[in-house]
Amino acid sequence: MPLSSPADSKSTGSGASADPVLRVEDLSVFLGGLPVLRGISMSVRAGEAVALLGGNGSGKSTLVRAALGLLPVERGSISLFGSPLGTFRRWSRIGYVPQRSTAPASGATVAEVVSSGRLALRKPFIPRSAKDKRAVHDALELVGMGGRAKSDVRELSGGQQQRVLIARALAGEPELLVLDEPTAGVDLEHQHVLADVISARVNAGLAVVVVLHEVGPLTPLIDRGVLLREGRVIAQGPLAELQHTTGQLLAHRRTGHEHVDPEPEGWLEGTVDH
Ligand SMILES: Nc1ncnc2c1ncn2[C@@H]1O[C@H](COP(=O)(O)OP(=O)(O)OP(=O)(O)O)[C@@H](O)[C@H]1O
Repeated sequence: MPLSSPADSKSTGSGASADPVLRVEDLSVFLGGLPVLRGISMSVRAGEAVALLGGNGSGKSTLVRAALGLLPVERGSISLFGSPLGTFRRWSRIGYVPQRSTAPASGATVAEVVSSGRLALRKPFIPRSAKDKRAVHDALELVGMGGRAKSDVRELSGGQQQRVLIARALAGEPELLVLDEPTAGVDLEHQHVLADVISARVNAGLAVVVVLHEVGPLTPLIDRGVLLREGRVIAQGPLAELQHTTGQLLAHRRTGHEHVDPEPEGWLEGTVDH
């Protein structure tokens, strides 16, 4: 199947376009010999933001890592921009912010870290262009880190480091942005800033897949949630509908009509009015 051009996949301003930027079908992944994902199907289109929701260990991070070719797949298919994962090469179209674990070991400056997000766009042996510099500057301003370009990343708080990593992904001008728990450690004010920044890009055609424990300030950004439990999709749809489904599941559990494992209370915290 041919690659879709950026123009094909851009939103026309009337919502998400028809062709999926990422399509996952019947995906199963085993880790350590155990099934972690079991028959997952989901997709995201240009101009659409999809949240992967669910409790600890439900498979959210495994799903994004498998979708980006970072984990072996047992069964199923994945396509990016219309190309099967195995033949997809234009990785500069994708920005990925993995789950933040520990403080970075290197003593790079903030500007250097964000500049690395432009590497895939640069031509070999050509120094940083004015456009590269402007993209780095703009990305740092967007996430509220404009004044810290020369700081050593090790001097930053966890939330500030997270914002730098998001700036790095934005600086690469991706068409698909994959974020794993991007608000972890980020203060509430800057969670709202990130929601605004990413919303503006989604309105311009960016596709977003975001792993979240709690939706919180990112609620206005999210078009659709995909709720995972034990490696399966148990519901997907607009957040308000998911909340309804989850409420029903919890009600069934309380009345004993259906066996439901503990969780998923909590994942919709701070979202829709109760
Ligand atoms: N390398 C691995 N080997 C074996 N099992 C793994 C490996 N990585 C993850 N798992 C298991 O796979 C399951 C899903 O993990 P995953 O990190 O995808 O969940 P998650 O929904 O992202 O959870 P969290 O919100 O806690 O990050 C968990 O039970 C985890 O212990």
